[in-house]
Amino acid sequence: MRVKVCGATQVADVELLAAAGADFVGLWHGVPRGHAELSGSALARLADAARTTGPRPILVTLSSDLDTLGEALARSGIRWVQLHGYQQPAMVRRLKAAHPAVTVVKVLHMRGGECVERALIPSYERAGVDVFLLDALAADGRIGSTALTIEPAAAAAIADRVSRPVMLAGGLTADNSARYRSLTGHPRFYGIDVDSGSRDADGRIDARQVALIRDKWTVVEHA
Ligand SMILES: O=C(O)c1ccccc1N[C@@H]1O[C@H](COP(=O)(O)O)[C@@H](O)[C@H]1O
Repeated sequence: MRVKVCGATQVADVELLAAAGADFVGLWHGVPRGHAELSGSALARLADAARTTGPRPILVTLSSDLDTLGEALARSGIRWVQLHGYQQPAMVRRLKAAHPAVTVVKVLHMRGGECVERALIPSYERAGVDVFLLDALAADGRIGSTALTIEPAAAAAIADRVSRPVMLAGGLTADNSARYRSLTGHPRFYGIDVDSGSRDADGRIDARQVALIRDKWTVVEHA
């Protein structure tokens, strides 16, 4: 079970995540108007802090632009990219061709128990996606931090269908781990991705919440 916490904006967030036992830290670049969007220099600084303290940095982006991503990867030294949004399989293929050492996490959006990109899954796999991440899509099409959760059976159906490891996102907290007991036991289940649920009332990443999430989800995985 891996725990990724998304949206760090300061070196102190990264240090806190390292101490709380997070495996990955999501760093936003190419998320226009995003609450955790980082400039190229901030991205490089936080990626450096992550490498020094422990959690693996993941570049989280809505972008499909290979020049933007290539520059960010070169400057930050990041080796994992989370394509959050509607990047096409052809874009994944070009990204992998240009950066073969990069691990590509492709988000699949779930709405009403269905995966919006279901028909594209084989093409994504052929294009070189390494890990799929399931996230909830709002009825009005909003993506990311929608406060919605994914139906466990729907997530398990996608895990059955793909041949890559699967991560779960979408409104995850320390309190809803038990709901996903069947999914966490799935052979392709890889870990969770949390943003809102890791924050305090002021919207800051909170060490206590992260440690609680880590403990609760690890327990449920082994139940
Ligand atoms: O939150 C956003 O607005 C967002 C925008 C663009 C890409 C990703 C975004 N959020 C990500 O959504 C998942 C789930 O978050 P939550 O735990 O449901 O709040 C996570 O990766 C966020 O960073």
